[in-house]
Amino acid sequence: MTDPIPAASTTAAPTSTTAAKLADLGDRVERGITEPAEAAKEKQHKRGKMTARERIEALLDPGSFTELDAFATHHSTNFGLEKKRIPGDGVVTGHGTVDGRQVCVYSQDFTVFGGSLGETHGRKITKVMDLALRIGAPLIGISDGGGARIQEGVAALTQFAEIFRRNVAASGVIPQVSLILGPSAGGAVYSPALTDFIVMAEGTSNMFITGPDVIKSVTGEDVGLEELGGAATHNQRSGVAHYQAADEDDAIDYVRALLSYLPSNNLSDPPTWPHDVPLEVTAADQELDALVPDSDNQPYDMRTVVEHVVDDGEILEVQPGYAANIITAFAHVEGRPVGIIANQPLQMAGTLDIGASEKAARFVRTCDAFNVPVLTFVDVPGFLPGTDQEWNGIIRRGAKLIFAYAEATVPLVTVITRKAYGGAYIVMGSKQLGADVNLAWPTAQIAVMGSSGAVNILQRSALRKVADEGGDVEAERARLVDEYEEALVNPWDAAERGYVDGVIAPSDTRVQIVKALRALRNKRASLPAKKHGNIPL
Ligand SMILES: CCCC(=O)SCCNC(=O)CCNC(=O)[C@H](O)C(C)(C)COP(=O)(O)OP(=O)(O)OC[C@H]1O[C@@H](n2cnc3c(N)ncnc32)[C@H](O)[C@@H]1OP(=O)(O)O
Repeated sequence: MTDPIPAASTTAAPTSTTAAKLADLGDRVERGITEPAEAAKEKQHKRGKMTARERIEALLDPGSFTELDAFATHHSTNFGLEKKRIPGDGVVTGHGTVDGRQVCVYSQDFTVFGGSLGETHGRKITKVMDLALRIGAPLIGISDGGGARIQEGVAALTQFAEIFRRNVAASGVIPQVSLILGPSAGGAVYSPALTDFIVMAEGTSNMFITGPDVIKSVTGEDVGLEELGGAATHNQRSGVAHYQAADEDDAIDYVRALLSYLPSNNLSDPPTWPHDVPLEVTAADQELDALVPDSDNQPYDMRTVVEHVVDDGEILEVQPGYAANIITAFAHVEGRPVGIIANQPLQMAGTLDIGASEKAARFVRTCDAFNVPVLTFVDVPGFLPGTDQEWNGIIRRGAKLIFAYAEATVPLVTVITRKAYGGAYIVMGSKQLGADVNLAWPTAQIAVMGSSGAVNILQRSALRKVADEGGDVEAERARLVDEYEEALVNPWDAAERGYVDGVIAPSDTRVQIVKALRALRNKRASLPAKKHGNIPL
């Protein structure tokens, strides 16, 4: 642990001359910025963890960090704390830049009281949060601590409430990113949970409300820390986190990449890069014409479609390890950030389930809050059937995706590549939910349901009659399927009624999306005045 401040040196100035005061300042600055003691630092490194300051250095542009409150210490006298007053009180806070853009940051120091949060530690965090909100800069919080500082009791707890309240006030105003690079225990987890993105590193981060020991004593379950709340658990199972980094460097790189797609605040636009794109169909575009298999039941990789449409085929996936039946990602089109929502036929045939609905709904909300247009790619056979889904609330939780699309005011462009059946068609960015430009490939199947299901319901008695008369039921079923497909399982009925704006060759998709986004660049839309909607939480 860093050396404590001798009690006397924190109060009276030691001398009255200017030179001595300057020397005293130098001394205090050195104490304020002192790295943890070598042993504590080594302990962090041995665990695969950087120190609080090393993380800030890795995150921010070199030399851009300005520290705040380096001299702040706690004022508690409980349990001998008065003998342990460490400059900074276990959290480094301040501002700097990422890719030249202003951000605010705090980074908990596990080597000081286990990074636990007392009154002063909490006040430092809320102060930098207030600054971020005032100047409209993203806030990056780096967690590595044991939660509320036990010795400080209610004074510590109240600081969490102050932080949560600010997380909520800042939500949708400035991007908030949480880097969990150590423990995040107890109610403390709710600060990251209230932010836009949570990034965790394998093997070193964990998040849990109650730890393994409490769980064992209350429920009798035996569970290790990693299984309970490690990076894999929250990225693949719970959906709490948005990226599972291999290590801290990877986690920090991801955060820098994320910020490059986001504006500094809700009143500004995301950063753009000069990027010329051809406005005629290229050889690469033509590859899409052969992507969709002839058989309906054969999957293809929707990522291929997305990569053919966006600049340099580059995407930054959000929650790639969770609900893989839907892809959520950032990318650029013509150098401008877009958010991608895409059903993935390779996973569960691209059906919508609870996980996919909530993942996509959250992402649409994030894009809409931060002025990022949404591109939706649809190949969805419907909602996943089953009691598990019904009893766990697919009705309420699927409704979140409808709510998110219907409330979004950013440009919305939707491309239907193949199946768009039933309620799932409506949910996935349909025109009547508010999308601006809706396109379909000739392979699109926009219908209430697929042909075999429809024939089974509509023609049940006709098929029974054929069977009763000793006819060829399967031949008749095939004929009825063809008839249904010809009439209703295609994009043409929707195109004739204007429910899609155009039917295009797959190879024309990129060019059409570029043109649509250009046309929508100055879109202005607003919602009726209200206190707030009531999204089905
Ligand atoms: C609304 C918010 C409400 C809450 O935050 S309730 C949650 C309260 N916190 C907790 O239950 C977590 C308590 N801590 C732990 O479980 C573990 O210390 C933790 C975080 C998993 C880390 O374990 P280890 O890596 O083994 O490290 P360790 O236990 O040796 O701790 C290192 C030093 O940090 C100290 N520490 C950890 N959590 C603390 C806390 N909450 N308050 C005050 N001090 C705390 C711990 O005493 C130890 O100090 P020292 O190095 O022995 O002097």
